[in-house]
Amino acid sequence: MTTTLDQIPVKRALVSVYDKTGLAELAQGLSSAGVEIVSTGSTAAMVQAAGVPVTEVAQVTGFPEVLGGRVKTLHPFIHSGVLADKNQPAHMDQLAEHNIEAFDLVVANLYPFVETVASGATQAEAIEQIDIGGPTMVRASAKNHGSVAIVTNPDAYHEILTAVANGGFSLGQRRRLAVEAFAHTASYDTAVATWMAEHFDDADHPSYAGHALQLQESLRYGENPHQPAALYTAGTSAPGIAQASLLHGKAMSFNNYVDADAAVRAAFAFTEPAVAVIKHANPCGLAVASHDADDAIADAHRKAHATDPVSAFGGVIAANRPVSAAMANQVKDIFTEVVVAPGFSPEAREILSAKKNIRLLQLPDGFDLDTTEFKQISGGMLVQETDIYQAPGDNPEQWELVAGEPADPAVMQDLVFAWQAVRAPKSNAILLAADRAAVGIGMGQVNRLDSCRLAIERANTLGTASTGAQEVSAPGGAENVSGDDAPDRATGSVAASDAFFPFADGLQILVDAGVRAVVQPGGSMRDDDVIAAANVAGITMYLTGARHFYHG
Ligand SMILES: NC(=O)c1ncn([C@@H]2O[C@H](COP(=O)(O)O)[C@@H](O)[C@H]2O)c1NC=O
Repeated sequence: MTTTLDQIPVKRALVSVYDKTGLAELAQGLSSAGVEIVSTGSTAAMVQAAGVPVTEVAQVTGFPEVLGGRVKTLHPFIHSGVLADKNQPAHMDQLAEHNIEAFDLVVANLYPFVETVASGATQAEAIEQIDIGGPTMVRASAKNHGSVAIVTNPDAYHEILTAVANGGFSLGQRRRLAVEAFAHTASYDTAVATWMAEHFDDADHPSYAGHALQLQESLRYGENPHQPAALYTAGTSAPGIAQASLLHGKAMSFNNYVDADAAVRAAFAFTEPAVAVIKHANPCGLAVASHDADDAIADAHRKAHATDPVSAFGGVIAANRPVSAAMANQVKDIFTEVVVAPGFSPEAREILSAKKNIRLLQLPDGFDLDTTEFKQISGGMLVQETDIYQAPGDNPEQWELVAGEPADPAVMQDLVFAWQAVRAPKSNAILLAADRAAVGIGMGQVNRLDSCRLAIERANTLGTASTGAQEVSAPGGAENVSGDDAPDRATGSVAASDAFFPFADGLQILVDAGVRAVVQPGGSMRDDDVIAAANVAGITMYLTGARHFYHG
């Protein structure tokens, strides 16, 4: 029976790395500990340049690197030394018979395939960056972790030198490194397979779409306290919320991540300075800054907060511009779970960091919304292009005026805002807007009639026209204003509907509440009824021809 050695002293190392960060220091450390280093072409050259003795792979194999580097370490003299089980006398006898020496350590990292593709390289260049010998070494040594330690991450070089100084890697360390190594090659192959399927498959959709999930952090719990949960990063098209830095506050929770994601989805749909306030993945505040605002992001936040100040309590706020001191001063007295933004001015950070319970999340450099969305269903995964980019019906110049007078520029701006904003709430969604801010949102209803009612109710019973942050610093701090004192924000507002009105009844609710203009996709069997109702009411109605359902 094979037993496993616990600690294996490191006497001989195979080092073949594309990323040469920390290589010279590693080589010096290994060499001073008496470890023989065997390396491929430019790795060996760099080790030598650092004044460290090195044996070239070609000296071991007696065969030069050929085919422009496609064959370097792919040789039995190398791979027998990597794969020999030191607990099996037969293996060691065979090495001796063929005059092959075993390795105790392999240090390898791979050609930058993902980075090459991302740089816009040609297919031929990308293919040349598919590492073959590297993954073979990594997989072989990870399989043979009973006898060999495999290190793929330059950040772990200090761990190598510590282990070498302490008599070698323990079995526990070698097992952990083997998991990392197979994860490294698995995500590498996933990237290659996904890229090849995208480029070589003839079908409408690639036959394979891989996701390599890497544990980022364990979360306290999931959506509810009895649900264990963790955050994994995935190889998505751009860095996102999962890569954001927590500048202040307690660890992000599962629901914080979900809401922060919905918040940036809503705020970053706009090119102008915009702020979204999210509760339970739905917006309760959404606005872009006024054109003449002194502090654009503070203005956008003031307007977004005014959408529904009661619901903003305990919300997640996303800004698509760095948070200014003025915005921070508005936010500081509102109980807020998370503020997520591309940055915080030093003053804004100081103001908000004085609040113990707020989390400040800074988006990573290069942040962008993903271009592809995955939605898990039982037994499978739905994949679609994300609904963030301009769809044909998003261009107002192509909208069809089907009722009333053409909108004047101010009303048209509100319609354009409302049409962009209505994709943030879950469908069925009706969004009322004024001055490029949402003033009433009906979302997530199972019929459009109720969404219309909800949007009107929110516009006319919640919040006030002017909402200083102090008014809403605690539950009950903002009142549900109704009756004679109720604001009438529906009158004169515009409405967007994320999908067509199946009947005229929903539209009639908006008309009766004083909505002056509506934008909607059209396409209902009863469009004529809906358009007739708009004409009777004398309101403006545009059809976009495009729908923006969002099921979340
Ligand atoms: N073909 C081979 O035999 C082979 N052996 C090692 N490599 C890779 O060559 C790189 C190191 O090469 P160099 O030391 O010449 O920079 C490493 O990323 C390693 O993964 C190889 N290259 C690619 O397939």
